[in-house]
Amino acid sequence: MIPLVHDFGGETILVFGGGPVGARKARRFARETRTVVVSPDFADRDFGDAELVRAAPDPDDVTDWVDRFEPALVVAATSDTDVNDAIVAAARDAGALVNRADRSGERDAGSVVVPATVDDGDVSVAITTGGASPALSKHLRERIEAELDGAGAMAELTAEIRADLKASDMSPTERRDAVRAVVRDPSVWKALRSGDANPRREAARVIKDTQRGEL
Ligand SMILES: C[C@@]1(CC(=O)O)C2=NC(=C\c3[nH]c(c(CCC(=O)O)c3CC(=O)O)Cc3[nH]c(c(CC(=O)O)c3CCC(=O)O)/C=C3\N/C(=C\2)[C@@H](CCC(=O)O)[C@]3(C)CC(=O)O)/[C@H]1CCC(=O)O
Ligand SMILES: NC(=O)c1ccc[n+]([C@@H]2O[C@H](COP(=O)([O-])OP(=O)(O)OC[C@H]3O[C@@H](n4cnc5c(N)ncnc54)[C@H](O)[C@@H]3O)[C@@H](O)[C@H]2O)c1
Repeated sequence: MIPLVHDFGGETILVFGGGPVGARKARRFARETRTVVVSPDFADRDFGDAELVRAAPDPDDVTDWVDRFEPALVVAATSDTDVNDAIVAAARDAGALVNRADRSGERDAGSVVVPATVDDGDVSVAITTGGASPALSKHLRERIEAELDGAGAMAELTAEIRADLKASDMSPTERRDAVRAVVRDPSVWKALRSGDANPRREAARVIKDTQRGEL
């Protein structure tokens, strides 16, 4: 399995199954793109901004639903194995990616796993066990969550710094050293996390130190 980051902006994701698993995936996906959930029931769960369509397609009907929404990704999260089988076949025929929630192995090309993710701004960490132990993915995600606090702000700050330094007469080697020093500096992290100090000023101090050869 090769982890890749996929931009689904402007695409449709079609989820079959309105149980806790379909709801969890729909909530996550609907934050970024149009997400449609097809299920005979939705209980009282939170589906975020997903569109809910009440229906219980038979295996033979699944292709029509896939053709109707032309999704880039189809999620098979129903409690019916035959329906999930048909969803995988229909997604493959339509050239869409497919995520099967009721299987850990037996994957073909085009079949994707949904990892546990932690997001902080533009920074994401995704954890997969290759399907072996979803509970372990969840546990590791919970441990990493605190670690990522401030990472989104650090990415934003260092993106600005990189752009400024690129426009200056600094050499690429000096620039690399300067940006590396900023992302490693505890006082910059502290300023970003606590708001007590100005992170940009802390970063400028760190960069000056690298230029004096102090790091
Ligand atoms: C990470 C996460 C993302 C998400 O779904 O959002 C996710 N499962 C999560 C939780 C979780 N899932 C299960 C438990 C109960 C404990 C346990 O069994 O471990 C818990 C933990 C809990 O609920 O506490 C049961 C389970 N899961 C799968 C099966 C089928 C099977 O194994 O055959 C069964 C058995 C069903 C049964 O027995 O009937 C299958 C898959 N689940 C995956 C992802 C993919 C592999 C990810 C990887 O590579 O690690 C894969 C292959 C397919 C897919 O869905 O993409 C999310 C954590 C989100 C978070 O909190 O961060
Ligand atoms: N990936 C994971 O993390 C994970 C975790 C637990 C369970 N599972 C597996 O994923 C599947 C879904 O889990 P769950 O806990 O949400 O199950 P669930 O039984 O609570 O929900 C299944 C949903 O599918 C709907 N459904 C049934 N037939 C349908 C059809 N023809 N078309 C559309 N929807 C239909 C049901 O009405 C229900 O809303 C199960 O098969 C389970 O084995 C996966």
